[in-house]
Amino acid sequence: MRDYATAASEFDYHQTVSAILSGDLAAMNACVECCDRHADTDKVALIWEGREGQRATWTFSQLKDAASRFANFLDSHGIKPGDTVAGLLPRTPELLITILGTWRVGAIYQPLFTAFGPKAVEHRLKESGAKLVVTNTANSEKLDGIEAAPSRLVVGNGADDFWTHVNRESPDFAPVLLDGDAPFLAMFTSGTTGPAKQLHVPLKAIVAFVTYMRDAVDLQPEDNFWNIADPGWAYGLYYAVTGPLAMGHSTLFYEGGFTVDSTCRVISEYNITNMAGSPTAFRLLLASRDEVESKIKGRLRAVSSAGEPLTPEVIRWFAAGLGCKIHDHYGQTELGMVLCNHHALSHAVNIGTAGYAMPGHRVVVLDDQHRELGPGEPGMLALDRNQSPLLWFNGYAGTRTKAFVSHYYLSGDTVELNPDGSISFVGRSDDVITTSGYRVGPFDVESALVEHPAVIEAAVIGKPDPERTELVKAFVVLHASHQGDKALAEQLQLHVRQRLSAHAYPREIEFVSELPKTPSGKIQRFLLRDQEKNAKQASTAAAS
Ligand SMILES: CC(C)(COP(=O)(O)OP(=O)(O)OC[C@H]1O[C@@H](n2cnc3c(N)ncnc32)[C@H](O)[C@@H]1OP(=O)(O)O)[C@@H](O)C(=O)NCCC(=O)NCCSC(=O)CC(=O)O
Repeated sequence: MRDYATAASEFDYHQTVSAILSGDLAAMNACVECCDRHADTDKVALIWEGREGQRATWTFSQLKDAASRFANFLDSHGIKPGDTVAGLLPRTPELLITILGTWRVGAIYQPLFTAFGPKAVEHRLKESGAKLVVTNTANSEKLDGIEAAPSRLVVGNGADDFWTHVNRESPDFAPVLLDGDAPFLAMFTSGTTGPAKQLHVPLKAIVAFVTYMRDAVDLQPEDNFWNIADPGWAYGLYYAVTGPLAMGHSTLFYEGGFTVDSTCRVISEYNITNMAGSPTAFRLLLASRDEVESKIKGRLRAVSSAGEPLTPEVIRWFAAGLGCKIHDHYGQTELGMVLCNHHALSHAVNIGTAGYAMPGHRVVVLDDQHRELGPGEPGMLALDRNQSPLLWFNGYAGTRTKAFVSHYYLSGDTVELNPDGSISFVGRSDDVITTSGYRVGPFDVESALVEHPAVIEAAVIGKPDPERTELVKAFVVLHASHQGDKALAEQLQLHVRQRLSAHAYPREIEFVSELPKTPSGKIQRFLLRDQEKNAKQASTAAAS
């Protein structure tokens, strides 16, 4: 095992790699990194299990062939380097071929989560200016009402199917080489005062993704790896697709939804030894501990967790009940992972913390005046841009949202440095909600609610929850003509699920006569959060 202190001090090495990838010397293509480099043998790249139990494996070489055909399709339809192609697809081989083929022509891939409704899809497509969306028959109608929608290619669309078009094309397409600062992913992340914001990920970020897979996930050639996160988001796209494939390792797409039973079955049937996912999933496994222990004890070697803080109870159960280490990691769409309890670097693991700065990054804690804080004082997690050669984030596209102050990137997360150098997560310093590992913007949910004819206005907060970290809770003011009852609450939930997204709907709705506001009319969400905390404390006190 490599020594953490040595790895973390390799500043010159990381700087050199980063400089080479950004300079004139660079000639990168993400499809080459994630496919061509590993295509000279029969190595498996993708193991797929479909929603109906269908199974298939794809080698790197087969993927290269299909991605090249798709690249020719894109080229013949006028997609040029720097254009954006979106994927609104579940975890299927067609999704991976879309991603790789888009990269091959030097274009930018934009993920669209399949739980999104038309509102979330429309906003993201307008912002990105995507020229083409690849989707399937189940999701295609989400594009129907979009004004000036991009053209679409649909999987399962009879004579006009994805494969009909792709199979017609030649399997030869020379990858377009770009420098390391050229974007290859268009990501969106939720904000607090406005709709989701776009950011571009440059090709050189692949180096940081691979460093994470090697040092923190400890992905070994003999591992069978499964990251359960959906590639519609950063965790899945960076670390279930790009990271493992760039290492020449296979990845597993399990298309079905999450259940304890299916998770145990997949781990057993595919001999999974190295796994990744969000704490909510691991807490759901813990809730069925007897069943899970009887099915998978001793099978896993290393497990990584990110998206929300991992509770110590889960860490202890993994060690005692499953005979396996689970380590907490912290990242953002803007950063990738930057704090890790590394599986492959030797340092003491401080249980309950997000871990130590990933090599190539200098992570600091800042006070309100942007001065660096020492241990024991909560402040804002920030990245020192001058001393983080693997940091690739360069700001949001097309918004005036400020991410940088001086040479720091400000994360919006409140953390605390511990005396041993590890960092503990304390909470968000804004109104962004963390639920089931997803970052949900209150503004997006509020905007969807007020589109319902019964609603005058709404305020949305995260309510602390032992299983999902926070639940999305909405406080809703109704027009006088409507009655705030259970039936209307269910109607509003359905409305948000269908318009915005199935994962971001308010699981709790409270009807109120007014919302707390500043004199200038801004909703004071923190007062609603305090109210929820006080109510919880009062009920705990009454119960004891
Ligand atoms: C922990 C879970 C397995 C729990 O799954 P559950 O299905 O119980 O609950 P959920 O809240 O996710 O789902 C709510 C509803 O959305 C539906 N749903 C979920 N995923 C879906 C998908 N891919 N396509 C279509 N529908 C989907 C579910 O069926 C459910 O519907 P119904 O209610 O009908 O059952 C999952 O939430 C999960 O994988 N979370 C991890 C998220 C993650 O990867 N985070 C890191 C990246 S976030 C990130 O990178 C963003 C950022 O930081 O900016």
